[in-house]
Amino acid sequence: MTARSKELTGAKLIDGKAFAARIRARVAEEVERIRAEAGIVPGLAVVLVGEDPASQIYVRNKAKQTVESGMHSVEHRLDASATQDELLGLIGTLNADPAIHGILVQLPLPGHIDEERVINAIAPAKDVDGFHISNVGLLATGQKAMVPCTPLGSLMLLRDELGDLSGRNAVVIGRSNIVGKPMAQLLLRESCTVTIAHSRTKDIEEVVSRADIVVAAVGRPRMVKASWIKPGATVIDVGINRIEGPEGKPIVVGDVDTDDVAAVAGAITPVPGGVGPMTIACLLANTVTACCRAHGLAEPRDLTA
Ligand SMILES: Nc1nc2c(c(=O)[nH]1)N[C@@H](CN(C=O)c1ccc(C(=O)N[C@@H](CCC(=O)O)C(=O)O)cc1)CN2
Repeated sequence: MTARSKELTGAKLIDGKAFAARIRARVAEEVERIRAEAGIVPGLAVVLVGEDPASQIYVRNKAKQTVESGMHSVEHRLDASATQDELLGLIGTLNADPAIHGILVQLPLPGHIDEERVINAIAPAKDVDGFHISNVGLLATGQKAMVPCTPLGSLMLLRDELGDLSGRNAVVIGRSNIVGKPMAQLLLRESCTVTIAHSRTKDIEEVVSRADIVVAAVGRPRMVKASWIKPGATVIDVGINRIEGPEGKPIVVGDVDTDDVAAVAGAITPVPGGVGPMTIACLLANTVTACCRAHGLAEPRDLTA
């Protein structure tokens, strides 16, 4: 699979939307292979608690794309006032359901629910988000894990753009459990020299300016500027920030000041249309992987890390 890249004032614009569409097509092929070989249909259950507008859109898109790829899709929507025990009870039911190979609880959860407790209640083999402590440990020790979707999608884009990543200097900006830390683990596994920069990093601009690969995952709109970037570097923007646009309308921007950075970088992912679509495509890929592992079937190597 090759990402088609467009020019943007010097830098190549990495087309994550097109790349994600090709991953979904590969997922659909694998779903058909599994059905033909084993008579099994991979199944994904997505759980949403509450009415967060962005989460509702993501969950709807996940269900739609699951069905489009030929998989079995189940959606559970719980009221914002649902108790932790109700949610844990539902996860228990899904863990025991043989038609379900992947379970995802949409984050963030309402404040009264213990996120860590919920994530760790998901059977590790069905944890297609890769957030369960067992999968975190497996990834950190270089073993076969379920890999979190956003870092997996970012890695696929980087490999496609750069080929072998070994020996490259990579800086991950942000240390979240969902993106920053697993991203750093994946880059380490690719034999990059990895630095994690964060809010307490001294002279962050200088640290980032040494990187051949920059992954920005901080949640601060347009924080990364051209002066931070080594000429020719590849920049992966994981941020999804909603801000007020020029006409007072809300717009989505990343953590990177794309127009500014594009003058210096070699290649850059846009927001929207970069890493975001890869997140859902990789969720589908992880569900196929989970199904193959559950039934002892051959795993599609090109759909995982
Ligand atoms: N359980 C999880 N919860 C959340 C995850 C996750 O991986 N697992 N990630 C995010 C939300 N997310 C998927 O759930 C997600 C975010 C963004 C996109 C996307 O395609 N974004 C578009 C822009 C969309 C917009 O305008 O809002 C893009 O970048 O082109 C997909 C999925 C937090 N929760």
